[in-house]
Amino acid sequence: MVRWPFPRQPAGTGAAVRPALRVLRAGAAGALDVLHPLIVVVRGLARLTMLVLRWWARAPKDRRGPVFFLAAVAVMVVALMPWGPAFAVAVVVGAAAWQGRDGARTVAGAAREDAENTRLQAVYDALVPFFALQNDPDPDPLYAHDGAWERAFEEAEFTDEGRIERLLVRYPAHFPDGDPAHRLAVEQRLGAKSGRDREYRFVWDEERNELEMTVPGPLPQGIRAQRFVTGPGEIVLGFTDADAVHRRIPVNDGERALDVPPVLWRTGARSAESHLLVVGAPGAGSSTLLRSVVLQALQHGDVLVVDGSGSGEFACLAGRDGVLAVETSATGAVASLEWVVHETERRLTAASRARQAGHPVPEDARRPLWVVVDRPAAVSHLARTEGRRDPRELLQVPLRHGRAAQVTVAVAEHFECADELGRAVRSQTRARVLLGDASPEEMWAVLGEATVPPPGTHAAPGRGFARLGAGPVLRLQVPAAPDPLDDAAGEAERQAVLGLLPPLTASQARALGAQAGQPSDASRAKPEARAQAT
Ligand SMILES: Nc1ncnc2c1ncn2[C@@H]1O[C@H](COP(=O)(O)OP(=O)(O)OP(=O)(O)O)[C@@H](O)[C@H]1O
Repeated sequence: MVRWPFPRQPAGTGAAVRPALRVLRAGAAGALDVLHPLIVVVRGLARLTMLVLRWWARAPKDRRGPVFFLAAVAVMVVALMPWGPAFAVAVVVGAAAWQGRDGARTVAGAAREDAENTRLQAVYDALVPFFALQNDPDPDPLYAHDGAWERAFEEAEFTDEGRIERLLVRYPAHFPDGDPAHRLAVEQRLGAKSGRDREYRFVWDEERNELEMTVPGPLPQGIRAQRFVTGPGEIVLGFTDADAVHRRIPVNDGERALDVPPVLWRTGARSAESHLLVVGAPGAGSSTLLRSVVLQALQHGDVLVVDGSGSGEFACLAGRDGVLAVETSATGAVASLEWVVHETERRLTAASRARQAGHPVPEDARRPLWVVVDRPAAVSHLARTEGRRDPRELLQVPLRHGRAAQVTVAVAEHFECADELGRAVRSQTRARVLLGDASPEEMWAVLGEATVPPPGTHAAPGRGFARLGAGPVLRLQVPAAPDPLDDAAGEAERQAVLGLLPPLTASQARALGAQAGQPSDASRAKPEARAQAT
């Protein structure tokens, strides 16, 4: 280091001042030595107070009350003990001395705390453009460019790795929290600032001007198609977050029995969401969801399947008891849907006549009928090119009047063809499912609400969102119900689906037996069907 020569002091003045300075320095050093324990304790008390205040600021509200109560009880108990107050003072002084010692803060997570504060400040700064008002008349606004996060964030929780796990944000009253576009913009910014590789859930409390962001845990995964414990007309679309629904159903995930929160779709005459629309990215699992719905529907009703893609993904259902047809051609689809139109009208007439006569509705007008259409846009296109009636037009009758006739329609389509679904499908399907990666616009179009989608790389097949009517948007994991003829699917999952298939009809069993050059395989058919065949 370069040292510049100091100007020499006149000998007279220096000689007089030096001893006095030495005495002063020695006195100050002595006083510091004597007061050092006091300084340590005061510093420790200040640090303890800061810790308590910070905990209070970040702790969830429901935890503050009980902790405050316990602290008050402890203070009372200590105050009533014979040596309690003295003991308490000794403990506080000891804790303050420990906290106030040199280097205590640096060792005990000060760096972590600073990092957390920096993160919170970064999130706050990112929210300022959304929540700050230009020319705000408030002299001390909640959000300002030189503001601090402490007033705006009510509670914050971090993971062990120091990432934000939960944040309760206060926002100003002027923010248009009823506008989905504004909400989505804030959610996207919060999600981006908290890490794009995770999924977030946002809950807007418009009454309190509060937004809660949490990182939800993984949804129940690896659950295969099985006989779910549900009531008549209830269909398990998949599984969701435990705090999103009250109900639990027992399932077996292959290794153990679990109670999981289901997304239940109630169908039938009393349901407000009597028809289903599934929209997904290619390969996201919409055919698998329809297959799972069919397997459940076959327990109580008859099913007609139109496989618009013609890929044979529903071939396993052909010839099964309760399966009226599995159509893969435009001709077959149009003929079957024309029959559905007549059948819906017949049921309505039969029910109306029975009610007029004061009789119960006949059984053949009450048995649930399911019309399951995978990729209607493809089959519509084929029908148009062949000069036939458009299947979408034929779907109008069961969609509009099916509810009273116990006819339920479930349709699945890809995002890119969703525009071609037709008005009846879009307006009458109030149970909605969206699968796979989707843009906010696509989410909005399907669910009527947009949220921050899960990160693409983490979205497993069958992962998406469900919304029943005007209910909340629920995260969804569809059970695995692969095509049992698909060699690429897992053996256990395929066997699970095969185990749920109804028996072959007698005629189908005979045809298969004849094909194989063997005696009729009627033993696999249902007893009534076998009786009919003989
Ligand atoms: N819930 C699920 N659990 C496990 N695997 C699934 C699930 N859903 C789909 N899969 C698997 O993902 C693949 C694609 O599924 P599926 O054929 O149902 O998708 P899709 O959306 O109908 O595709 P596309 O319409 O393009 O044929 C299949 O191998 C299927 O077994």
